[in-house]
Amino acid sequence: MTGTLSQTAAPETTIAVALDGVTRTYRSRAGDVHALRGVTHAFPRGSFTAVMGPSGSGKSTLLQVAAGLDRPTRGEVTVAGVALTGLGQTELTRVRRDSMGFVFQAYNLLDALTAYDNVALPARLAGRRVHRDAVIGALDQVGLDGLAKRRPPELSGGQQQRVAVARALHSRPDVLFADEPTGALDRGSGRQVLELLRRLTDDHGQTVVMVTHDPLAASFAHHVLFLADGQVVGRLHQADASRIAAAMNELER
Ligand SMILES: Nc1ncnc2c1ncn2[C@@H]1O[C@H](COP(=O)(O)OP(=O)(O)OP(=O)(O)O)[C@@H](O)[C@H]1O
Repeated sequence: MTGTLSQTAAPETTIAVALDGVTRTYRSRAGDVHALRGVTHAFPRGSFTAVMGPSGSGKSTLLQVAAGLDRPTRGEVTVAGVALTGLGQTELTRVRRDSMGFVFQAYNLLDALTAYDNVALPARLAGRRVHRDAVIGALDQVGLDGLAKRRPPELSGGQQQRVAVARALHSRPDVLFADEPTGALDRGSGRQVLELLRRLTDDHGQTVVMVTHDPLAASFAHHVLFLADGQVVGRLHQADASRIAAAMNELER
Protein backbone atom coordinates (compact mmCIF):
# COMPACT_ATOMS: atom_id res chain seq x y z
CA MET A 1 0.00 0.00 0.00
CA THR A 2 1.33 3.43 -0.90
CA GLY A 3 1.78 6.34 1.50
CA THR A 4 -1.19 8.20 0.08
CA LEU A 5 -3.52 5.25 0.48
CA SER A 6 -2.46 4.31 3.98
CA GLN A 7 -2.80 7.91 5.13
CA THR A 8 -6.33 8.22 3.84
CA ALA A 9 -7.58 4.70 4.57
CA ALA A 10 -10.19 4.42 7.33
CA PRO A 11 -11.16 0.73 7.40
CA GLU A 12 -13.61 1.09 10.30
CA THR A 13 -15.95 3.32 8.31
CA THR A 14 -19.55 2.22 7.91
CA ILE A 15 -19.76 4.15 4.66
CA ALA A 16 -18.68 2.26 1.56
CA VAL A 17 -18.88 5.16 -0.91
CA ALA A 18 -19.27 8.85 -0.14
CA LEU A 19 -19.82 11.68 -2.60
CA ASP A 20 -19.27 15.11 -1.14
CA GLY A 21 -20.30 18.13 -3.18
CA VAL A 22 -19.55 16.32 -6.43
CA THR A 23 -19.84 18.38 -9.58
CA ARG A 24 -19.07 17.12 -13.08
CA THR A 25 -19.14 19.57 -15.92
CA TYR A 26 -18.52 18.46 -19.49
CA ARG A 27 -17.04 21.19 -21.59
CA SER A 28 -18.05 21.11 -25.22
CA ARG A 29 -18.09 23.52 -28.15
CA ALA A 30 -21.84 23.91 -27.71
CA GLY A 31 -21.28 25.04 -24.11
CA ASP A 32 -20.88 23.50 -20.68
CA VAL A 33 -23.05 20.54 -19.67
CA HIS A 34 -23.58 20.27 -15.91
CA ALA A 35 -24.05 16.52 -15.56
CA LEU A 36 -23.72 16.57 -11.74
CA ARG A 37 -24.32 19.67 -9.64
CA GLY A 38 -23.09 19.30 -6.09
CA VAL A 39 -24.16 15.75 -5.28
CA THR A 40 -23.64 14.72 -1.65
CA HIS A 41 -24.62 11.19 -0.66
CA ALA A 42 -23.25 8.34 1.46
CA PHE A 43 -23.81 4.71 0.44
CA PRO A 44 -23.72 2.66 3.68
CA ARG A 45 -21.76 -0.58 3.82
CA GLY A 46 -23.92 -3.62 3.19
CA SER A 47 -26.66 -1.62 1.48
CA PHE A 48 -28.21 -2.04 -1.96
CA THR A 49 -29.01 1.33 -3.56
CA ALA A 50 -30.73 1.92 -6.88
CA VAL A 51 -29.97 5.19 -8.67
CA MET A 52 -32.86 6.41 -10.80
CA GLY A 53 -33.85 9.52 -12.69
CA PRO A 54 -34.99 10.72 -16.10
CA SER A 55 -32.77 10.29 -19.15
CA GLY A 56 -29.85 12.70 -18.93
CA SER A 57 -30.27 13.28 -15.18
CA GLY A 58 -26.68 12.19 -14.46
CA LYS A 59 -27.05 8.55 -13.35
CA SER A 60 -24.23 7.13 -15.49
CA THR A 61 -22.01 10.08 -14.67
CA LEU A 62 -22.61 9.49 -10.96
CA LEU A 63 -21.67 5.81 -11.32
CA GLN A 64 -18.55 6.65 -13.37
CA VAL A 65 -17.38 9.27 -10.90
CA ALA A 66 -18.16 7.10 -7.85
CA ALA A 67 -16.20 4.25 -9.42
CA GLY A 68 -13.21 6.42 -10.22
CA LEU A 69 -13.70 5.87 -13.96
CA ASP A 70 -14.20 9.61 -14.35
CA ARG A 71 -12.99 12.47 -12.16
CA PRO A 72 -15.28 15.10 -10.64
CA THR A 73 -14.80 18.71 -11.68
CA ARG A 74 -15.24 19.63 -8.00
CA GLY A 75 -15.94 17.71 -4.81
CA GLU A 76 -14.65 14.51 -3.29
CA VAL A 77 -15.33 10.81 -3.75
CA THR A 78 -14.29 8.39 -1.00
CA VAL A 79 -14.41 4.62 -1.52
CA ALA A 80 -13.69 2.22 1.35
CA GLY A 81 -12.13 5.09 3.26
CA VAL A 82 -9.83 6.14 0.41
CA ALA A 83 -10.25 9.65 -1.02
CA LEU A 84 -9.95 9.26 -4.79
CA THR A 85 -9.15 12.90 -5.56
CA GLY A 86 -5.45 13.37 -5.67
CA LEU A 87 -4.67 9.74 -6.41
CA GLY A 88 -2.47 9.18 -9.43
CA GLN A 89 -3.67 6.96 -12.25
CA THR A 90 -1.74 3.91 -11.00
CA GLU A 91 -3.11 4.20 -7.47
CA LEU A 92 -6.60 4.83 -8.77
CA THR A 93 -6.37 1.72 -10.94
CA ARG A 94 -5.26 -0.27 -7.92
CA VAL A 95 -8.13 1.01 -5.74
CA ARG A 96 -10.54 0.15 -8.53
CA ARG A 97 -9.08 -3.33 -8.89
CA ASP A 98 -8.98 -4.05 -5.15
CA SER A 99 -12.12 -2.31 -3.90
CA MET A 100 -14.61 -2.26 -6.74
CA GLY A 101 -16.45 -4.73 -8.91
CA PHE A 102 -18.38 -3.87 -12.06
CA VAL A 103 -21.39 -5.41 -13.75
CA PHE A 104 -22.80 -3.95 -16.94
CA GLN A 105 -25.81 -4.59 -19.13
CA ALA A 106 -23.59 -6.52 -21.54
CA TYR A 107 -22.02 -9.41 -19.66
CA ASN A 108 -18.65 -9.04 -21.44
CA LEU A 109 -17.80 -12.71 -21.01
CA LEU A 110 -15.43 -14.53 -23.34
CA ASP A 111 -17.32 -17.29 -25.18
CA ALA A 112 -14.20 -19.44 -25.59
CA LEU A 113 -13.62 -19.68 -21.82
CA THR A 114 -15.52 -21.69 -19.23
CA ALA A 115 -17.46 -19.90 -16.47
CA TYR A 116 -14.56 -20.76 -14.14
CA ASP A 117 -11.96 -19.22 -16.44
CA ASN A 118 -14.09 -16.14 -17.07
CA VAL A 119 -14.25 -15.53 -13.31
CA ALA A 120 -10.51 -16.10 -12.93
CA LEU A 121 -9.50 -14.00 -15.96
CA PRO A 122 -9.18 -10.51 -14.41
CA ALA A 123 -6.94 -11.82 -11.62
CA ARG A 124 -4.83 -13.72 -14.16
CA LEU A 125 -4.51 -10.64 -16.35
CA ALA A 126 -3.40 -8.67 -13.28
CA GLY A 127 -0.68 -11.30 -12.72
CA ARG A 128 -2.23 -12.50 -9.47
CA ARG A 129 -2.36 -16.06 -8.21
CA VAL A 130 -5.76 -17.61 -8.68
CA HIS A 131 -7.08 -19.78 -5.86
CA ARG A 132 -9.49 -22.43 -7.02
CA ASP A 133 -11.52 -22.18 -3.80
CA ALA A 134 -12.04 -18.44 -4.32
CA VAL A 135 -13.27 -18.92 -7.90
CA ILE A 136 -15.60 -21.78 -6.94
CA GLY A 137 -16.69 -19.74 -3.90
CA ALA A 138 -17.66 -16.80 -6.14
CA LEU A 139 -19.59 -19.14 -8.47
CA ASP A 140 -21.22 -20.72 -5.42
CA GLN A 141 -22.33 -17.30 -4.17
CA VAL A 142 -24.23 -16.73 -7.42
CA GLY A 143 -25.64 -20.27 -7.40
CA LEU A 144 -23.59 -21.56 -10.33
CA ASP A 145 -20.90 -23.73 -8.76
CA GLY A 146 -22.27 -26.77 -10.63
CA LEU A 147 -21.86 -25.03 -13.98
CA ALA A 148 -18.21 -23.98 -13.68
CA LYS A 149 -17.18 -25.92 -16.80
CA ARG A 150 -19.89 -24.49 -19.06
CA ARG A 151 -19.02 -21.85 -21.61
CA PRO A 152 -21.24 -18.72 -21.97
CA PRO A 153 -23.06 -19.98 -25.10
CA GLU A 154 -24.16 -22.99 -23.03
CA LEU A 155 -25.71 -20.75 -20.35
CA SER A 156 -28.93 -18.69 -20.28
CA GLY A 157 -28.71 -14.89 -20.29
CA GLY A 158 -29.46 -14.79 -16.55
CA GLN A 159 -26.80 -17.40 -15.83
CA GLN A 160 -24.29 -15.45 -17.94
CA GLN A 161 -25.03 -12.30 -15.97
CA ARG A 162 -24.55 -14.27 -12.75
CA VAL A 163 -21.13 -15.39 -14.04
CA ALA A 164 -20.37 -11.69 -14.59
CA VAL A 165 -21.45 -10.99 -10.98
CA ALA A 166 -19.22 -13.87 -9.77
CA ARG A 167 -16.31 -12.38 -11.75
CA ALA A 168 -16.91 -9.03 -10.02
CA LEU A 169 -17.15 -10.71 -6.59
CA HIS A 170 -14.00 -12.78 -7.04
CA SER A 171 -11.79 -9.85 -6.01
CA ARG A 172 -13.96 -9.42 -2.85
CA PRO A 173 -14.76 -5.79 -3.67
CA ASP A 174 -15.94 -3.29 -1.07
CA VAL A 175 -18.56 -2.13 -3.52
CA LEU A 176 -20.21 -3.62 -6.56
CA PHE A 177 -21.30 -1.09 -9.20
CA ALA A 178 -23.97 -2.26 -11.62
CA ASP A 179 -25.17 -0.31 -14.65
CA GLU A 180 -28.54 -1.62 -15.90
CA PRO A 181 -27.54 -5.21 -15.03
CA THR A 182 -30.93 -6.59 -16.03
CA GLY A 183 -31.42 -4.42 -19.13
CA ALA A 184 -30.80 -7.31 -21.53
CA LEU A 185 -32.67 -9.98 -19.56
CA ASP A 186 -36.21 -11.27 -19.63
CA ARG A 187 -38.26 -10.65 -16.51
CA GLY A 188 -37.61 -14.03 -14.88
CA SER A 189 -33.84 -13.98 -15.43
CA GLY A 190 -33.70 -10.35 -14.36
CA ARG A 191 -35.50 -11.23 -11.17
CA GLN A 192 -32.93 -13.93 -10.37
CA VAL A 193 -30.08 -11.45 -10.80
CA LEU A 194 -31.84 -8.83 -8.65
CA GLU A 195 -32.61 -11.37 -5.93
CA LEU A 196 -28.95 -12.33 -6.04
CA LEU A 197 -27.81 -8.71 -5.60
CA ARG A 198 -30.20 -8.31 -2.68
CA ARG A 199 -29.00 -11.57 -1.09
CA LEU A 200 -25.38 -10.50 -1.45
CA THR A 201 -26.13 -7.41 0.60
CA ASP A 202 -28.43 -9.03 3.18
CA ASP A 203 -26.43 -12.23 3.74
CA HIS A 204 -22.87 -11.26 2.87
CA GLY A 205 -22.67 -7.55 3.70
CA GLN A 206 -21.81 -6.64 0.11
CA THR A 207 -22.48 -3.03 -0.92
CA VAL A 208 -24.25 -2.64 -4.26
CA VAL A 209 -24.90 0.57 -6.22
CA MET A 210 -27.08 -0.02 -9.28
CA VAL A 211 -28.26 2.36 -11.99
CA THR A 212 -31.60 1.38 -13.45
CA HIS A 213 -34.56 2.78 -15.39
CA ASP A 214 -36.86 0.07 -14.12
CA PRO A 215 -38.96 0.69 -10.97
CA LEU A 216 -39.41 -3.06 -10.51
CA ALA A 217 -35.64 -3.57 -10.53
CA ALA A 218 -35.20 -0.66 -8.11
CA SER A 219 -37.75 -2.21 -5.72
CA PHE A 220 -35.23 -4.97 -4.92
CA ALA A 221 -32.89 -2.33 -3.43
CA HIS A 222 -32.96 -1.07 0.16
CA HIS A 223 -32.74 2.54 -0.97
CA VAL A 224 -33.57 4.48 -4.11
CA LEU A 225 -31.73 7.68 -4.91
CA PHE A 226 -33.48 9.96 -7.42
CA LEU A 227 -31.55 12.35 -9.62
CA ALA A 228 -32.92 15.14 -11.78
CA ASP A 229 -30.84 17.60 -13.71
CA GLY A 230 -27.63 16.51 -11.97
CA GLN A 231 -28.96 16.86 -8.43
CA VAL A 232 -30.32 14.51 -5.78
CA VAL A 233 -34.03 15.29 -5.65
CA GLY A 234 -35.35 12.43 -3.56
CA ARG A 235 -34.68 9.27 -1.61
CA LEU A 236 -36.93 6.31 -0.84
CA HIS A 237 -36.35 3.47 1.59
CA GLN A 238 -37.78 -0.05 1.12
CA ALA A 239 -40.25 1.15 -1.49
CA ASP A 240 -42.33 -1.03 -3.77
CA ALA A 241 -42.34 -0.71 -7.55
CA SER A 242 -45.56 1.33 -7.74
CA ARG A 243 -44.28 3.91 -5.26
CA ILE A 244 -40.98 4.17 -7.17
CA ALA A 245 -42.85 4.45 -10.49
CA ALA A 246 -45.02 7.23 -9.05
CA ALA A 247 -41.92 9.13 -7.92
CA MET A 248 -40.39 8.71 -11.39
CA ASN A 249 -43.60 9.96 -13.03
CA GLU A 250 -43.43 13.08 -10.88
CA LEU A 251 -39.87 13.72 -12.04
CA GLU A 252 -40.67 13.16 -15.70
CA ARG A 253 -43.67 15.51 -15.74
N1 LIG B 1 -18.88 12.90 -22.54
C1 LIG B 1 -19.85 13.80 -22.46
N2 LIG B 1 -19.73 15.01 -23.04
C2 LIG B 1 -20.70 15.94 -22.94
N3 LIG B 1 -21.85 15.75 -22.28
C3 LIG B 1 -22.05 14.56 -21.70
C4 LIG B 1 -21.06 13.51 -21.76
N4 LIG B 1 -21.55 12.44 -21.09
C5 LIG B 1 -22.76 12.79 -20.63
N5 LIG B 1 -23.06 14.05 -20.99
C6 LIG B 1 -24.28 14.81 -20.65
O1 LIG B 1 -24.40 14.83 -19.24
C7 LIG B 1 -25.75 14.68 -18.85
C8 LIG B 1 -25.89 13.47 -17.93
O2 LIG B 1 -25.61 12.31 -18.69
P1 LIG B 1 -25.71 10.84 -18.08
O3 LIG B 1 -25.29 9.89 -19.15
O4 LIG B 1 -24.98 10.79 -16.80
O5 LIG B 1 -27.27 10.72 -17.80
P2 LIG B 1 -28.16 9.42 -17.48
O6 LIG B 1 -29.09 9.82 -16.41
O7 LIG B 1 -27.28 8.25 -17.24
O8 LIG B 1 -28.94 9.25 -18.85
P3 LIG B 1 -29.60 7.95 -19.54
O9 LIG B 1 -30.68 7.49 -18.61
O10 LIG B 1 -30.16 8.48 -20.81
O11 LIG B 1 -28.52 6.94 -19.74
C9 LIG B 1 -26.56 14.59 -20.12
O12 LIG B 1 -27.04 15.87 -20.44
C10 LIG B 1 -25.56 14.12 -21.15
O13 LIG B 1 -25.90 14.56 -22.43
